[in-house]
Amino acid sequence: MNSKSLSCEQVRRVDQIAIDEYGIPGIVLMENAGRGAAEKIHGVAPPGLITILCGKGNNGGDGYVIARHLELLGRSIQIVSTCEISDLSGDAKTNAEIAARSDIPIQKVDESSRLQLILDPAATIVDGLLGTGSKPPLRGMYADLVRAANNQPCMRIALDIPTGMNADTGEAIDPTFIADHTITFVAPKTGFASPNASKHIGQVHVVSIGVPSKLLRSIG
Ligand SMILES: NC(=O)C1=CN([C@@H]2O[C@H](COP(=O)(O)OP(=O)(O)OC[C@H]3O[C@@H](n4cnc5c(N)ncnc54)[C@H](OP(=O)(O)O)[C@@H]3O)[C@@H](O)[C@H]2O)[C@@H](O)CC1
Ligand SMILES: [K+]
Repeated sequence: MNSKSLSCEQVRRVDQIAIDEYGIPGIVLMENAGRGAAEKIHGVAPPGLITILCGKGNNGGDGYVIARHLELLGRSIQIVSTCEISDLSGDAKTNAEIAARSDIPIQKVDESSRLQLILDPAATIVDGLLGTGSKPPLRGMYADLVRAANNQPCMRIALDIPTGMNADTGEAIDPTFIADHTITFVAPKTGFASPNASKHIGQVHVVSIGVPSKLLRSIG
């Protein structure tokens, strides 16, 4: 586990070296991230429906893994996705297909969806929209979903970074997901220490994705 802050680029390098040089398959890293996050979410989320917002990258992929593990922990789950499974790729697509075959409810939303109505039953909203691949400000459905999520009177949990935030600086252009908890992978991101970030990150939990300490020591 690493408590030293890293930039998004450094964490992305950790992931890539773990895959390319240590031979850890990306899907194993995603499983570790998702399972660790699911356990944290189970520990803090109130009883009731957990709605997981999934984007089209690997942050969304984590969301599909989390759904599977939370269901095993006895929680009610709904996934709200910005795209069809056929628009996903790689490990995110694999995990979305597993979730679909497991009869986990997945609702695709677009500009015509009544987002407030769809999010209304949630006791907890998990933000798996964008992670370290995000380039703020948010576009299209991502901005709409974050606004709708921020309007709900429920617990909000961000995966890796609150969607909309520049995690290197802590800058949070409106709209940025307002989290009660941020479950971040590998290490806290450098921007989390900035006063700009405090309103959006809530309590930060660091989850290991199983990358060896030798690799973590070599970064930064
Ligand atoms: N193997 C690994 O590496 C592991 C990674 N892990 C997880 O993956 C996360 C990183 O995943 P990622 O690289 O796929 O990027 P992610 O942030 O999900 O999305 C990129 C997509 O977002 C889009 N987009 C960008 N900006 C946007 C905007 N402003 N508004 C709207 N859309 C925007 C962009 O679209 P484009 O700009 O290309 O059109 C692209 O399609 C990381 O945070 C962690 O959670 C863990 O599972 C551990 C193993
Ligand atoms: K996120």
